[in-house]
Amino acid sequence: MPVELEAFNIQPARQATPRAARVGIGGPVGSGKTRLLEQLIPRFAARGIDLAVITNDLVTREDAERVRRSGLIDPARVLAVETGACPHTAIREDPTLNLQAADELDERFPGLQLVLIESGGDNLASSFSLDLVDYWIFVIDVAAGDDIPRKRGLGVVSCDLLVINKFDLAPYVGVDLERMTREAREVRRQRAVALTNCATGDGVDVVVDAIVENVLFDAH
Ligand SMILES: Nc1nc2c(ncn2[C@@H]2O[C@H](COP(=O)(O)OP(=O)(O)OP(=O)(O)O)[C@@H](O)[C@H]2O)c(=O)[nH]1
Repeated sequence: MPVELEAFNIQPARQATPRAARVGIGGPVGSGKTRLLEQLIPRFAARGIDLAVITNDLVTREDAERVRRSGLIDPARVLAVETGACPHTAIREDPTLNLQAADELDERFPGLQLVLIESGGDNLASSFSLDLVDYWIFVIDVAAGDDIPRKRGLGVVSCDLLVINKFDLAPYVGVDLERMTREAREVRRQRAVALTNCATGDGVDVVVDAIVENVLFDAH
């Protein structure tokens, strides 16, 4: 310890652990959040981005187990948060558990660049606290109805990127995709909207590009 500090018994400031970018993925139950995660993980790996994942479930660790078993990522890089009855509380009102999990990943994996945080399935009004994430995505399901954008839920309107997933199902459920996309852009005042088929991966590169451009500036 330098003499001047020793004389006053002052400890040198501890170097803060550098923090990875944190990206939230929210949306209603079954809209395809975990499937999107499973499509994103190999794409970030292919770009050499050092990645970890946090999943939120009501009372189980099912999503975390699914991602761990997928073979797509080192299971140690997947942490589970059990949210109890109210998934949005853990990502908005009191994100302490998710913050602790993200900090733990930063400490465990020096050089970590990105943490993807999947919310538990919730309703259209769920949103992420900006104390927790730098950027967040809301995933909706074409088969759940083309009127979802018109309902102007907080998630749809205020996320950084709206993902309209399961576009492959549009012909089977009588959804006019063009109109649904146009209405989504209107209620979002022309902010980003992406169309995906997370079953095959179609459209997922656009989501990767959006994350890279918005939170991983120099990882092109
Ligand atoms: N046809 C089709 N099926 C999809 C697509 N994306 C997801 N699925 C299927 O939809 C179902 C729900 O997907 P999940 O990824 O588990 O949804 P989730 O939002 O994580 O669900 P919760 O964690 O329960 O909220 C699964 O059977 C997926 O295989 C898609 O783009 N097209």
